Amino acid sequence: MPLGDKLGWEKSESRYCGVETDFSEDMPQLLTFNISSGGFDFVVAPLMDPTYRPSLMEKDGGGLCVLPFSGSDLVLSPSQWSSHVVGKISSWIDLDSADETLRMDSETTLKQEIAWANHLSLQACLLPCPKGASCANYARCVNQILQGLNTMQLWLRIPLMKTEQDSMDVNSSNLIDSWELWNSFRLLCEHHSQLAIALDVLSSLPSVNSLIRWFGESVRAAIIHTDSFLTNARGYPCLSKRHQKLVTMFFNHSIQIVIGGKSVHSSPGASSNLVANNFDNNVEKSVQRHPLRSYLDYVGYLFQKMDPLPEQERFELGYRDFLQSPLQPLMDNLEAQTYETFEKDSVKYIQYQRAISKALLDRVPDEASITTVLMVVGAGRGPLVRASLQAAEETGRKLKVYAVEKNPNAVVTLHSLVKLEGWEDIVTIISCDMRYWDAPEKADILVSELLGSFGDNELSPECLDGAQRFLKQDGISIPSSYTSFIQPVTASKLYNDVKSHKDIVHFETAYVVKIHNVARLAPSQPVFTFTHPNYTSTKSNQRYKKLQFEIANDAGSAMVHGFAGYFDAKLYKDVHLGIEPSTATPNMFSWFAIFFPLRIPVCIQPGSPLQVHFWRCCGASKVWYEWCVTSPASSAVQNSNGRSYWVGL
Ligand SMILES: C[S@@+](CC[C@H](N)C(=O)[O-])C[C@H]1O[C@@H](n2cnc3c(N)ncnc32)[C@H](O)[C@@H]1O
Repeated sequence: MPLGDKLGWEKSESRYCGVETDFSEDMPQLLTFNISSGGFDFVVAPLMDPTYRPSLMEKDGGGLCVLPFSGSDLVLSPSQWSSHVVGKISSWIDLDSADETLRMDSETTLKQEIAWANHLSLQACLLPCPKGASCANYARCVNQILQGLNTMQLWLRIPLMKTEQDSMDVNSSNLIDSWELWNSFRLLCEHHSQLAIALDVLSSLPSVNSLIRWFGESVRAAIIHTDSFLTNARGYPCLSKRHQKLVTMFFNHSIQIVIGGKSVHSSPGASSNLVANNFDNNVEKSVQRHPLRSYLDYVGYLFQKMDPLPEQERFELGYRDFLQSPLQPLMDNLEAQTYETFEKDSVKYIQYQRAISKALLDRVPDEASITTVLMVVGAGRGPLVRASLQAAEETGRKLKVYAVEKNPNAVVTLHSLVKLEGWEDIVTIISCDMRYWDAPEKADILVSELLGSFGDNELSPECLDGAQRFLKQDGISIPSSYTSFIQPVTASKLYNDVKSHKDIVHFETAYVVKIHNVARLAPSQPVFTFTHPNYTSTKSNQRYKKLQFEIANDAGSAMVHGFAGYFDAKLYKDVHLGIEPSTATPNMFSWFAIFFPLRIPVCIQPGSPLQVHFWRCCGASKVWYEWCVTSPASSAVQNSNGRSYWVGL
């Protein structure tokens, strides 16, 4: 029974809540008790008797006897196994124990249990937390298992714990950060995409900066122990404000909640296991109330308390963390569908209209009867032409418009728009590449929107350099400048998706992506700025920038899988638009972020800056970016000579 119906959450995994159970020989009864009657959606249940030790089994002829599995696979239907059971691997296993018998027993048991879970087509198994800081043998065995696994995931149990260094304790070796344990395990397993995390949420939580790291990692479940709940005035379990916020973040990142432990609240519902219930014909029957029901109800209450997803976010759900190749509007011709999506973004055109209005007011005094020549370069199907004419009407200024567009298909639509709107006397359509157009007169205002997610990545600088020839010496370019930004991110999902192609080309490509399950590790910093018009003598669109990022002192170490990129454009004076998170234009959806992956993820620590280099390189027929890291260690320079990813001129 999912936690509730909520607009936009129909497909989210976080609607489901599980319960951690003890071993039961009677699986069907376990499911009835916890799911049909208890209200949970799935159980995290041991698959094998916890007393089982391979070394204690009698051998028959050198082989092992029949294993003490919980009945046969036939006790549940295949769909019950796969939708309602997460296998809990025996928690006694210790593959790095100094005791050889225990170590060997552990390895055998781990392999047997996972083979059984695989046979049952379970979606996931919960692996016990490594017993000590050294987990090489455990990771080696898990890595071996991962090589032959079908689609099942392995959730490594990790306590959500990071002790803070206080002024009294300068001995840093006493500090514990469970992220380090996870990091060492996943590095040993080569960042395998089926290795995920189940976080054990404890009663005290580490700093916010250290918590956010987990949202870029592959966390699939959060196990909240009953001990972590507080008691409200009526005796029911509840969570601290910080825990509530964290649970909401889990919901937002499709992380499923699992309740673990015994009931420690003697609230009215939880204390009496038998609750009278009225059934048909008023026959009173007693049914057993699940002892953890009040915890489930509380999680359901937190889920219900969240706001429904706004329409725009619901629309963008399918794009979350989905890598797309950036558009090449100069080299390719955009399709009608793409224009259609642009044109729906009214916020973008409102900003342009505001900028054009301000420019018209500055350029033409109230009393003057001057006709301003405005050129929309890259007019597409005409929305900026419309915004310009509306700005003229709003400000009472006279306008003559040229709409320049190189896509012949968009020009067809432009012609019909002009006819339909009766703009023939004001608007002239030019079917031409702006870089080569021989304009009959010069423009007062040049309006363009040739911006990519990284600002200059759709070659706005090169196009506007070409168009500048027909802008008056004192003419205005809208936008007047734009700047790209980057920030280091943990993004294991994006990294794994790039890695799945098993080639270098995909690691040397930038992707447009609605980033969601990422941890932004430091504030973004500006990379390249372009200003228009550009009358400098050394006109070059090549750029190089070295940047240094520091992560917060209390964050702990973190993994950088790559860089999220954004832009901000100054349209005119104080009118801007952009997607840089701290200044992003609200409710604008034309641009997602861009992602530059790192071939080899880099682990960074507080106090030791991450040094990054970005180049914008220009050739005769293409423009491309190269990027690398030089601290804490040097990476290869990615995309050398634009061998994998470039934008055609
Ligand atoms: C991002 S779209 C914007 C279209 C339109 N202004 C809008 O807001 O919907 C960029 C447009 O510029 C056009 N374009 C790109 N480079 C151009 C060039 N060098 N000359 C003329 N048009 C160009 C593309 O074909 C495309 O229609």
